[in-house]
Parts: sequence; C-alpha cells; structure tokens
Amino acid sequence: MKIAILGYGNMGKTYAQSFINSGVVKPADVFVLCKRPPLIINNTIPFENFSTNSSEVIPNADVIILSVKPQDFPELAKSISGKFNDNQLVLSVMAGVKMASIALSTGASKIVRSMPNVASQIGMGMTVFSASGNIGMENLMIVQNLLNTTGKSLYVSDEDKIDAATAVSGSGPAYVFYFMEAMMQAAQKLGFTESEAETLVGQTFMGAINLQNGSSLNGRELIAKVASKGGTTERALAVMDNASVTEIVSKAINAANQRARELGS
Ligand SMILES: NC(=O)C1=CN([C@@H]2O[C@H](COP(=O)(O)OP(=O)(O)OC[C@H]3O[C@@H](n4cnc5c(N)ncnc54)[C@H](OP(=O)(O)O)[C@@H]3O)[C@@H](O)[C@H]2O)C=CC1
Ligand SMILES: O=C(O)[C@@H]1CCC=N1
Repeated sequence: MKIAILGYGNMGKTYAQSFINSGVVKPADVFVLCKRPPLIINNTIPFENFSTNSSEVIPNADVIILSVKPQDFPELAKSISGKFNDNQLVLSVMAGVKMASIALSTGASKIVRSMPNVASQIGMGMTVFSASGNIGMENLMIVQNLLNTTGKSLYVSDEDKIDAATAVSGSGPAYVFYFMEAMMQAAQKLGFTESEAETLVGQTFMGAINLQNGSSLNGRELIAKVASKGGTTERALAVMDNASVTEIVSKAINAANQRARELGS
C-alpha cells in the first residue's frame, strides 16, 4: 500500500513513523508533500519521496493523508483540487473540517475523517473516525488497520461526533498535562523541588491510570477507595466540588467542541 502525506508536521510525521514501524507500509511507499524539502530525515523514507509539488506525490498513493492545520487547508485544497482518482482514499486528521467541505474543495470522493491525539506518537493514541457513505467495508478496514498502528480507534457513523471527540480525546492530553502542571506547582509550593514534584505527580498519574484500567470499579467507587471518612482527600475534594471543577471541565470541553465546529464553518 502506498501512502501520501500532505503536511509533514507533528501528525504527518507520527503517521509516517507508525505505519513504517508497524510494517504495514514500506518506507519507500511513503510520499510526502512539504513546503520545503527537509534538511534531515529522521526515518527511512527515501529523500526523493519528499516533494513540494502535489502532482509528484498524489498519483503515487492509495491513501492520501491530509495533515495540515485547518487554517492552511483552503490554500492546500486549491493546489490539490482535481488530482484524485475515484479509487484513492483520503484520510483527514484536520480538526473541524467536514467531509463535505473536503469533497467540494478537492474533488476527492472517498473520504475518511479522523481525530487522533498526540499519544499516537508512542502507539497509545485514541482515534475516532467516520467515513463518507461510498466507502465500503473493505476500505474501512484498510483505514482502521492503519489507524490501529497508532493506538486504539473507534468508528462513529455520525460525523458530528468527530467534533465532540476532538474536544474530548483530541485535545484531551493537554487537559491532563494542565492538571499535572497544577499539581506540580502545588507540590513545589509545599517545598518539593521541580524534579521531585515531577516524580510525585508523574508516578501518581501512572499508578492511578493503571489501577483504573485493571479495575471494574467506576470513578466514584475508585475515589471512595482513596478518600477516608474525615481524612485529607475528602477535604481536598470538597474544595474542588465547591469550585465546581466538574462543571468547569464540562464548560471547557464544550468550548473546544464549539471551536471545532467554527474551524469547519
Ligand atoms: N497536534 C495534535 O495533537 C493534533 C493535531 N490534529 C490535527 O492535525 C493537523 C496537523 O496538526 P499538527 O501536525 O500539530 O500541525 P503542524 O503545524 O505540526 O503540521 C502541519 C504541517 O503542514 C505543513 N503545511 C502547511 N501548509 C502546507 C501546504 N500547502 N503544503 C505542504 N505542507 C503544508 C506545515 O508547514 P509549515 O510549518 O512550514 O507551515 C507543517 O509542517 C491539524 O489539522 C490538527 O487539527 C489532530 C489531532 C491531534
Ligand atoms: O488544538 C487543536 O486544534 C488540535 C486538534 C486536537 C488537538 N490539537
């Protein structure tokens, strides 16, 4: 299978690396459209597979990945419009941009829209994807096999859920880093060094996630295992409840969902 990657940034590189590392795609079968040829290539894709001309990249590929920023897509679309054939699959990772708009601006017909996250870089990603009506089961499986090289994937038939997934799992790693950062700052105020705080918080997250993964208990039940009656955790959670942290998280995720919709309009 031959792959074209249009936009070689965080996600474009992650996809190239994951497909190659998993053995699903050979390095020589990855073609990259970039704004300027890279000075150093950190993987085994041949130098001559990199091009600034989409006409040298798209015809080679069975699957074409759109991995530019949503704001850069209109310009890219102009340069690739009409260059697709009916057998080629287009796989977009762009936040917000709808399948109908990709079809209209590029002339591509078989489109899959996906929302990965940054943990795809280490094979621990979460990708939610949806497909245009003309994509059969066989093609859907090809795409899912590719996506699964980056972690887990979930198919949704309702395209609106991609915007919702963008707000939850796409942006989600940043929320986790944000909370970790807040805990690290608090730990430093209590006298730990930066590196000690990092160890305390990092291991706490790792332990909690692994515990949760292997448990049949829900979040509330797990919290009850930590929070002794009249103890320290209860006191901390009361502060969070008083500050409506759950409501704030919901507001934040709704704002991200709204932004994803705006990016597509
Ligand atoms: N980062 C993340 O965690 C996630 C990102 N996404 C989505 O992935 C997409 C890419 O994000 P990310 O990889 O972080 O962004 P990056 O900015 O890292 O990568 C985009 C790349 O596309 C290049 N580019 C822009 N226009 C063109 C063009 N016309 N031709 C060729 N190359 C072009 C950019 O070059 P230059 O820098 O020179 O402009 C850049 O190298 C976005 O649409 C985002 O919504 C989805 C899920 C998670
Ligand atoms: O912040 C963004 O717009 C992209 C989409 C999800 C993660 N990063």
